[in-house]
Amino acid sequence: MATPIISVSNLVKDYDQFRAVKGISFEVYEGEIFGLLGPNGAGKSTTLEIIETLREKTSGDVVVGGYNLDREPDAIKGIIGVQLQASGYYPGLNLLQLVDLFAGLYNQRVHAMDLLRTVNLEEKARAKFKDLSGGQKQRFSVATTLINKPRVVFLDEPTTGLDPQARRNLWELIRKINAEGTTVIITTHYMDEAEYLCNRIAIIDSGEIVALDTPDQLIDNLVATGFERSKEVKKANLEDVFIQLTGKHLRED
Ligand SMILES: Nc1ncnc2c1ncn2[C@@H]1O[C@H](COP(=O)(O)OP(=O)(O)OP(=O)(O)O)[C@@H](O)[C@H]1O
Repeated sequence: MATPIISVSNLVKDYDQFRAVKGISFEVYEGEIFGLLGPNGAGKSTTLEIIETLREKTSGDVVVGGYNLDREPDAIKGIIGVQLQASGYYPGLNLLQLVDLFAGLYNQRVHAMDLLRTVNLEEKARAKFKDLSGGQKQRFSVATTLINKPRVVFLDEPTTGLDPQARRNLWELIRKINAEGTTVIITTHYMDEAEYLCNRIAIIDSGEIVALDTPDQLIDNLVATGFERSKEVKKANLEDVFIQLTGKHLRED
């Protein structure tokens, strides 16, 4: 039996007169990679920010790791890792110094070089954040989510803007973090990414969950309605061609 690490019940968020999240309920199981998908403005970030304790809800219940959001938000903060938007890093510090700074803020003892090795940034340890490539920046921001040894990490569109090599490299990093026991919640606009990474997916549209299941089951449900792709599916796609021609290695390293 899967154990829920996050339970959301009847969550509502109003921005003045506008109801952005309309009473959604879902559970995220311990140890899974859970995808929250939906078009722009569907309410993904609002939902995640509420669970992350960063935004007030209007009503509903949220429990993370057994802690109720209304009563123990600080306990929730202690067991989650949240990817910060890139602009938040002090420009004068190198990566090692940034990790040490965050570790201090979290009151954690962290071996900064080991952490950078985890995300394949050992050779950039003395570089400034602004001098990293897009993929390296994303890997560093994933590393910062791990500093407090969280039980759950939240990744908001972590591969947006990356080239196919860097994207696949980040997928492997996310799988590695998950395989080491961390539950992952991810938002993405890339369906192949969701299909590759996620154990289960919730699709949210206009503030409501319209489907929640494994990627396989969601596809099977659609096929069972008689849906068929108009074009025959080939054994490879254009991304496979790109990777085949340009290699799997990261250009930036
Ligand atoms: N601070 C705010 N004040 C008013 N309305 C807001 C605020 N933040 C978000 N909204 C609105 O709430 C809705 C949901 O926004 P949200 O950012 O949660 O969507 P999203 O699914 O994360 O979208 P995206 O894929 O574009 O990131 C949108 O209509 C948005 O305009």
